[in-house]
Amino acid sequence: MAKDPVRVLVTGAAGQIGYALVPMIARGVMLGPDQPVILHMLDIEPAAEALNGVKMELIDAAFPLLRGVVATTDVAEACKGVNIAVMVGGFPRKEGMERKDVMSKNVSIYKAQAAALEQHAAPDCKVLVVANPANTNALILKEFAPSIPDKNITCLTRLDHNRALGQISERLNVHVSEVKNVIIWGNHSSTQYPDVNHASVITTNGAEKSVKDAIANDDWLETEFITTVQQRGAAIIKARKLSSALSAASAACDHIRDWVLGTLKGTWVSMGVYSDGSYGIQPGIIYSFPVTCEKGQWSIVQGLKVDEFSRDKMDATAKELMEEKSLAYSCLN
Ligand SMILES: NC(=O)C1=CN([C@@H]2O[C@H](COP(=O)(O)OP(=O)(O)OC[C@H]3O[C@@H](n4cnc5c(N)ncnc54)[C@H](O)[C@@H]3O)[C@@H](O)[C@H]2O)C=CC1
Ligand SMILES: O=C([O-])CC(=O)C(=O)O
Repeated sequence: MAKDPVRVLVTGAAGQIGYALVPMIARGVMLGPDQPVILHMLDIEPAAEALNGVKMELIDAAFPLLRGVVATTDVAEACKGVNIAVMVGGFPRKEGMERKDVMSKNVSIYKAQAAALEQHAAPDCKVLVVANPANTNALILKEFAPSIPDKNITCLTRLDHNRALGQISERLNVHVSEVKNVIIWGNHSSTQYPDVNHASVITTNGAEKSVKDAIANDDWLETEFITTVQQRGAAIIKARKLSSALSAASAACDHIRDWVLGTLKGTWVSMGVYSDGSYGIQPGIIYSFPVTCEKGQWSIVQGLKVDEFSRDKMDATAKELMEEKSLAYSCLN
């Protein structure tokens, strides 16, 4: 029997990531090749014409899984009945703006959109925040959408996770699918901690090895590898003069697909989720942890050994998130 369509909201849909993301969703990359979708696309008034252009292209692409398109600048209409919300829209930092000014704009956007989701989305709606500052935008959304379960509000660190897999695969000259179980801890910012202490790789002779042993260069792993992953977004912006839209869109699909359909056995992924105190990370922030997913629920991987080097880095990125949280709250007053 054909499945009922799932309603997927993409905010900021006329932007760079939105333009890469909506065709992926309509092709089944996010929810599977047998799952029909209805796309809800939201953007702001100045982008209304461009948004309509994206709608025209979606119609012209004649996607078999696409059962409807709502393109609107009305947040209530956009949120009506959505089962999945991918929040890409936000206010970018502009020349001469202070951190606090950018935070203040995004806090008010996420407060308003939280209220609209709370009122109009499906009660079990799963939310993924992509727009920066992603972890803190997600926290504000959680605060102002109290009837959406905490576990349904997440932010994107899968792009950083995939970047870490990519760097290891390039270094070892193996296919990226042979590398697994890297971890991104913390904030989607330059304080994030890409950790390979528990990662493994299938080497060219078919044997599974720890990434640390296969690389055999702790100095590289503790310096260049970490900074390359932390700075990759900035490097892409420098090269393209635009953000990493293709890889961010692909990572957003990976995040939702694994959350809804489950992670592969023996494999974990990184997701920004509301901290429950695991690994000594204080509750009250959205922090990236290693998670496995089953039946539409994520759980934090427990019991991984944390050495002193990792502890310092995990705490530093948590501290930054606490500071972002206070800044965000000060913008609410
Ligand atoms: N978490 C992650 O891994 C990544 C996050 N990002 C972030 O994703 C966001 C989007 O990036 P791009 O698509 O490149 O930016 P963009 O500027 O091309 O698109 C953003 C879109 O959001 C719209 N928008 C602004 N305010 C809105 C509102 N209140 N409601 C709905 N739409 C609104 C804009 O009109 C624009 O169309 C940025 O915040 C960027 O920093 C980018 C790459 C990776
Ligand atoms: O700062 C940005 O917009 C880009 C970004 O988050 C990333 O590529 O990781």
